[in-house]
Formats: sequence, C-alpha cells, structure tokens
Amino acid sequence: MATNLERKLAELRASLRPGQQELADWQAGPLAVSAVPGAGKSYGMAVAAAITLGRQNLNRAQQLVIVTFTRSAATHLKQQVRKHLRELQLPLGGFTVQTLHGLALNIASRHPQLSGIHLDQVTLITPNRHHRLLRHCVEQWVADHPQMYQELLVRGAFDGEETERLRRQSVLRSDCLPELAAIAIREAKSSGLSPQQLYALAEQVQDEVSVLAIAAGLYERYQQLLQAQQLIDYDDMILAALQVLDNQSARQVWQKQVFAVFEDEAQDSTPLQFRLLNRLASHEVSKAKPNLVRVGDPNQAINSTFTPADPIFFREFCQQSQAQQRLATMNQAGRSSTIIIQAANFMLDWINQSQLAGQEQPFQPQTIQTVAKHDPQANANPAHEGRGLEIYTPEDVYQTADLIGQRVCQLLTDHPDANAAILVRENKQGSFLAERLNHPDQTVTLAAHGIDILDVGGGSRQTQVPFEMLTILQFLARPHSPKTLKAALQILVDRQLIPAQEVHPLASQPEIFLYPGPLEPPQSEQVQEARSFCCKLLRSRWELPHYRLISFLALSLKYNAAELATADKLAARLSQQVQGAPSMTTTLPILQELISAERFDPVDVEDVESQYLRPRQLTIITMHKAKGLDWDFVFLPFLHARIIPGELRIPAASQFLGPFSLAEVARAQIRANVHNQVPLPNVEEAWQRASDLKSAEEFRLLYVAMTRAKRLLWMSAAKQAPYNWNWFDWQRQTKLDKQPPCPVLRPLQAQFQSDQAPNSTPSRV
Ligand SMILES: Nc1ncnc2c1ncn2[C@@H]1O[C@H](COP(=O)(O)OP(=O)(O)OP(=O)(O)O)[C@@H](O)[C@H]1O
Repeated sequence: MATNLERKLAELRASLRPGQQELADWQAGPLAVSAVPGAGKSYGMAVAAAITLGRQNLNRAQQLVIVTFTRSAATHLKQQVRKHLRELQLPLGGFTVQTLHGLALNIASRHPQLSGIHLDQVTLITPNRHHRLLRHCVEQWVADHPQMYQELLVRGAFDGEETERLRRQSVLRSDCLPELAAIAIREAKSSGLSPQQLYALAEQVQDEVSVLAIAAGLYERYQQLLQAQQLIDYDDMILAALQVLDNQSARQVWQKQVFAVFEDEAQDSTPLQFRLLNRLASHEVSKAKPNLVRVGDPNQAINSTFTPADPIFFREFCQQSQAQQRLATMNQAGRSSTIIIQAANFMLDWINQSQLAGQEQPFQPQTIQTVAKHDPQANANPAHEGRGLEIYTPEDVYQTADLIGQRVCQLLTDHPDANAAILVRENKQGSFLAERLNHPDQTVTLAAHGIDILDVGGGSRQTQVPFEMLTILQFLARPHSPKTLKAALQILVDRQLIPAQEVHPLASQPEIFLYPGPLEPPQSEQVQEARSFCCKLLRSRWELPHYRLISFLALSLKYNAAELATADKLAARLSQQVQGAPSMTTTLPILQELISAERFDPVDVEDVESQYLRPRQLTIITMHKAKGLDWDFVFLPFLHARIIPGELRIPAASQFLGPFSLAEVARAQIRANVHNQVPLPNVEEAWQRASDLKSAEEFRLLYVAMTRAKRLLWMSAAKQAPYNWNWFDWQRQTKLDKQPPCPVLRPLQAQFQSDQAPNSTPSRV
C-alpha cells in the first residue's frame, strides 16, 4: 500500500503538465529539458525538486543543488521549493538554490589553499574599478609596444598632421583599446583561455591588424594588475571553483555531498560554467553518469552579446541528450492568449526563413502550443483583451506615448487587478516614456487616474538615496551656490515635494530666491512653496546635531520603508567612518567616496521582481530585464529596424582603423575557437559573423518580449523617431527622422490584422 508521502508525491506529480512530469520523473543521470516560453520551466523545476527531495530522502549531508541565473530568480525558486516541502511535511534542509557565481564562490572560499581565494584578503572588483583597471592595462600595453601602437595610429589615410595624430591617440587610448580589453578578456576568460593560450591563438590568424595579439597583451596585464591589487572578477570565481574540483580529495568531498544539480535557464551558461556543474554532478567513485538536469530554452538566449553564453551549447546538449533518449520537451504554454502564441510562432518561423541574420539561424524551430483541456494552470491561455495582438504605426514617438497612455488608462481602469508593462530596448526610451506619460500635453495623464508608473531603468528609488543625501547635504553646506541649489531643487521636483517648475531661474540667484527683500517682485505661489521647503531644510542644519541630519532629511523627503531603511544604513555607515567627529567637512568626502566607489548597497524590503508586477501599475522595463516575468498587457513601442535587429556600427571617430571594431573582431575569433572552427576567421569574416550574431540575438530578444504578454500584446513603430536615442532630448525638440519598422512587423500585421491596412494610423482608443 502506498505510504502517505508516496500518495502526496503522486498528487503533486499529477498537478503537472506532460513535459513537466518527465522532469519530475527524473531519477538519475543527465537530462535535458527544452521548453517553450511560458511552459512552466521554473514552476516544473520547483515541483520536480520537491519530489526528488521526498523520493531520495535528501538532507544536509547529501543535497540537491539548484542553480539559476539571477539572484531574484534564485529567491523565487527557493520560496517555491520550500512551499512544496512544507505541504509534503518534509524537512527543508536537503537543497540549496544559488546563482552560478554564488555556488562557485562557496566552493572556492571553502578551500582557500586550493583556490587562492581568501575572503578576508580579496575583493570583488566593482564596475568603476574595473573600468579604471582596463585603462591602466591599455597605458601599460601602449608603453610596452610602441611599434604596434604606432601601426594602429597611422592606419588608413594618415597625412601625419599633429591634430589628427592627437585625435587618434585619444580615440585609441580612451575608447577602442579599453573596449577591446573589456570584451576580449571577458570572452577569453569565461571560455577558459589563459593569456598564453590567447597569444597562441593569435599566431593562427594572419591579419594585418593583430587583434588577438593585442588582446592577449591586454589580458596578460589585466591579470597581473588584478593579482597585485588583490581583486577578483566574476570569472575568477568560476575558475577558482574549478581549480578546487581539480583536486581529487576536494572533488570527492563535494561529489559526495551533492546528490544532483538542477540548472534553470541553462541556455545562458558559458562553457566554463557548464564544466563546473558537470564536474559537481559527477560521481567518480561509483562511475555513474552525472546527475545533471538542465532546463532551458535555446530561443530565449539573450546574453551572448554580453557573455560567451551561446544558444549553440544548450542546443548541442539537447542533441546529445536526445541521442541517448534523455531529452524532454515542454511545448505547451498556458501564459498567453492563443493569438499571442500564434504571433510568437509566426514571428519565429518568419525570421528563420528570412535569413536576416545571415549565416546564423536565430531560432531552433519550435512551436508553442496551447495547453490541453484539463490543464492544472488556472485560467491557462486566457481570453484576449481587445484584439489580443494590436499593431500600430503612430505618426511619431509623441503620438506613441499618447496612445499608450490612453490605452493603459482604459485597461487598468476596467481591470484594476491587472498589471501592464512597456518593454523597451534602451533605457533612454523608457525615461522618455516615463516623462511623457505624466506630461500635461498628454490626452490623459496616468497619475490623474491613480495609475503608478515604475521606470525600472531610472534606478530603484532606494539606489538613489546616497546620491540624494549627498546633494541635499551639499546644498546645506553651500546654500548660496547656484549649482548645489539647483541640484537640490531638482530632487525636490523629481520627488514631487514641490510643484513642478523650471529650477534654473530660481537657482541662478540663490540669495534672492531664498531670502527675497521687500523690493523684489513677489514670488509666485509655486516659487514660495519651493522656497519654504528649502528654508525648512536649511534650518535643520543649525537646529539639529549633525548625526541626526540624515534621518531628518529622509523623513522630509517622504521616503518609503525601503528608502528609510537605506538612509538609516547609510547614516550608520557614515557615523562609523567619521569616527566620532561628525561634521559636514568629514561627512561629505566620505559620502562622495562611497558613491563613486559603489561601496554601498541599498536595503530591499520587498522581493525586487514583485515590485515590477504590482496591480494597477505600469512598469517600464528593458526587454532584457523582463525575461522570466509576465504581465497582463504588454506594450512594445519603437520597434524600428534600426533598433531590432539594428546593426553593428563603427563610430566615425574610429573608422581610421578599418571597417570593423577591434573588440567585435576579437570576440568573433575567440568564439570561433571555442566552437572548434578552423581556420579562424580573418578580420572581415569575423566582423560579418559578429554582425550576424547580433541580429540573431536581437530577434530572440523580440521573441522574449512578445512572449511576456498574457492577454494583450501591443506593438508599434512610429513613422518618425529619433535617429539615435542617446542624442535625443525631447525637451529641446531634437529632430525626428523617418524610421522603417522592424522587418517582421508588417508581415505580422498582414497575417493577423489584414482588416487594418499596414500603414494606417491607429484610431484613437
Ligand atoms: N503545472 C502548472 N500548474 C499551475 N500553474 C502552472 C503550471 N505550470 C506553469 N504554471 C504557471 O504558468 C506560468 C508560467 O510558468 P513559468 O514562469 O515557470 O514559465 P517559464 O517556462 O519559466 O516561462 P519563460 O521561459 O517564458 O519565462 C506561471 O504563472 C506558473 O505559475
């Protein structure tokens, strides 16, 4: 007779759909699970983990290790597994959920002698420091290779003119070579190549510009500088963990402790990371095959232009697993309405056939299917809202914002429990929309309808706390400086603590603004409000002891719980560092240093992802960050060919080097080596491959973005849009240009909205 636990495990298994059940049935050996978006990968993995824990009776001495890509995904997964374990009345100690880097650091730091990672002696390099270190490598390389440097300087048509020489020097030293260092070092290091191996690789390519040799030289110096400064980077963590596992006795200890490894988002792992997981999941003593379960979607690989993660690796793993009958597929997805699923499938096939990514095939052929009749997911494949898929061609980006504002207002008023998001390709597009959506020029402003906007790219509000405190303290220290006053006023306006107004005229004459004499013209009501707020802040400087200032300012700025907690943490850190002598003179430089060295983390009181999904909120977020999340209504504006797929561009300033970028060429050559392609591509071929890879990845990004929508997918490409969003300043009315849409938009429109002429302007909603 089945025990109580067996019965409960069977019930839990029955709550899964077919592909998920295969995952839950796993008992030993390798398994690949390839799943479509919304299939329930993470959901299925949490249940499968709980079932494995129950079935195998795992505990602290022998654990299931679950790894995923981001910290927030790890937190979410851990909560889910715990929930199931509680329901099964099983102990919670038999598993861990970590990011790959967290796992690697854990292994490395437990064996400092083997890994060389002594946590009390080494520090993880911060982005700012990394940037400075790369510049330093470049200077050293230039000093050591005057001849090679000279050859770079005089490439193309060069008449020896001094100003041109200086210009080229500056471009090389501050842009091209640091960029080459950043990209080539990351690519080589996370593929497991040492500087010496990169030198050897350079020998294999006969190019007039020795890109890989330069990259190897920079890499060599980078490693030396890291070591000298006792710093490590993210790749060092993985390498150090592998070094530990190279040691037989350490390896056996770990392999004994790890029953199996479950990996989520496996399409995003680099070869080095895979090596680490595989080794950990192996059982050398029993000679059994690795207990490694890898779940992913090769069509959602969107990190290959940042890291050497490449959909090819996971595709290969799936193929090998299939040959051994160890591949499970999850094709049914319940997230989206049928029409949204059809649109995503159509887009995938159309792009693959279009050959728009040259030799690269962006997608593995796969069709998302709706779920079967009695699917366990409540409200699976929900009824669509509006047309379900709506594609528009507004006149310009301003009309786009207006249309989104109207539609969001209508949708979230009709469905107050629903949520919505605008997914953008660049943060600058997000900040434009965030500003426009509450601008008085809009037909409707969201704030007036009680709809919150969360602009994720604008930085979480907590992360702005140190900067805001510094700015206000600087103003308190020097209230008569136009610069400090202006910065403080801007914060007050942004935080909506004083009426929105142009701050420059107020700040240009601080004395008159703060202390107007009887002969000055009377101040308007909004200026008076601003003045009285500033004067209240200024009084605090004289009336409060210095150490109380930050808490007072935090309250005055009406901080929420997370921001208050962050301000408290900041105050505690400052008082510790000023060592009993708190004053403006001691505090300001320390605060400045904390901000520029990025040595202060804000306090999060809420799971970060749940902040993005609140009902009656419009979240503005990049397509990259939206991965793994979903919303009822998803808006994808600004889908222009220049952005998706876009193209690799060579800035005019560096065109003297040739029609390619050093960094992209090095990346493509290293990548070719990782994929065992011989001979390695020359500069022109490498540039072409880099360009194909970029296009393929952009199309996958669009696929990820489209599949975030549950009930309405709204897409648009305005006829007139900025040529380059980075230069676009709508307040100064930067000129717009005619921009063609992303190539798949018209075919989508023709397929799904044949009643709506492709170029028609949307009717007002
Ligand atoms: N068996 C199931 N029973 C109930 N709900 C489910 C089931 N499987 C998945 N879901 C729900 O489907 C939604 C999508 O699941 P999940 O986020 O795990 O998908 P995913 O495959 O990781 O998606 P993506 O790859 O697109 O990010 C979630 O809301 C999840 O709760």
